[in-house]
Amino acid sequence: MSIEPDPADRPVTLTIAGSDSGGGAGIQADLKTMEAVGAFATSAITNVTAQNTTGVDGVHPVPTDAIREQIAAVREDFDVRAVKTGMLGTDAVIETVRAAAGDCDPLVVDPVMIAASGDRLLDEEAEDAYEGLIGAATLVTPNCEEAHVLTGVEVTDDASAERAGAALRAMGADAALITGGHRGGETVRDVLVTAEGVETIVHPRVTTDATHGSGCSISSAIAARLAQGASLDRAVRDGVELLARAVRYHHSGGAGPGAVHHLAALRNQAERSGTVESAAGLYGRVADRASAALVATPFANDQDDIVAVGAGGPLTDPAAAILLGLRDRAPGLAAAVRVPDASGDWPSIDPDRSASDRRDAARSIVDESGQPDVLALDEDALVVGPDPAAVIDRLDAI
Ligand SMILES: Cc1ncc(CO)c(N)n1
Repeated sequence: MSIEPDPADRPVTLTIAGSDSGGGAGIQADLKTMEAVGAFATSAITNVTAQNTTGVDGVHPVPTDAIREQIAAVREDFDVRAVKTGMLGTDAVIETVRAAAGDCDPLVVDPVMIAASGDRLLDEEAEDAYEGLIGAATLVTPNCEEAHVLTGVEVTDDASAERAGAALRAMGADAALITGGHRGGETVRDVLVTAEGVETIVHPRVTTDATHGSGCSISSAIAARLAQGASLDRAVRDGVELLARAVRYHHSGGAGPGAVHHLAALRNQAERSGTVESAAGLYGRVADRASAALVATPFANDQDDIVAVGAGGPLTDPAAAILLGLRDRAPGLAAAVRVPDASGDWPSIDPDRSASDRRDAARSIVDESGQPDVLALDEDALVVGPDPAAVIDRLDAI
């Protein structure tokens, strides 16, 4: 009897990039991200770096023959559905990759120049060599500094990002995504410039320096989605969403800035059914007193990640926003129940208050009360603990 293959269709992707011994960026980030999105990821290693969270101690280019051989071995055998390039390092490597993979379509070019630690990953003389590879790209994904080096346009706002994107298109790239993580501001603004026009994707900024591997991950996620047949616009939006969660749940293991969590979205999906069970179990314990139980998935990032079981009703969305805010500051606070106040009335809610405002207010509560295991917002609150760990009552209190 034959065994049928995995029913999930896993298109093959290829990353051509450098190895990061620290595991957060480079080939390691690319393989993890592509697989997390659902691709079968292959690789061609261009450079071996000795690197950790504090910096890059050594860079060892792989001989160009060996790079060519790796790319040929993968392309000869597999139906490669998308390719991405990361750290190339020297003009000889850039030219080798252009010759060996410039005809690949789609081709996502992440023009890696500097590590999050500030160390250079591209020879200064090689900056001009990028033009040929960019000319072959479906999408080029520079951050602001890389866009500046490649185009001469200093990227400080949406308009200058758009100009830099247009300049990259003039070099022959079909599209450019100027990532906005390095620009200041309350929100991150990624600017996508295509033949159809300009689109700005805005998302809340996570205040952290643990962004090692962010450029590698977003370009790999986009390549994997393109390999699955997503449109460029869809692939970019999905990449941005994956990265937002990966930054939110970064890993801080070393002495320097931590790395993004490449698998956060996948882990979150995997734990969703367990979260539904937890919410149902919690509701079963409190149904006589509460109208709903809410539980956040372990890698929750927005309201879709809050599972609500029970009668629902108008207070459920505010409670979900509050629960997200609690978790932003105290990861153990993952569950909430909705109960009426002491006189049996449901708290009033301000319909004009936005979800982000409620989330901010909930963060402040934890900031002011330390890192509680159980949070009762006032005396009337129903306290259930230690698991579930959060109790929300009197939504009008916050
Ligand atoms: C190998 C490698 N590629 C890319 C980056 C960009 O962060 C890095 N630090 N290391």
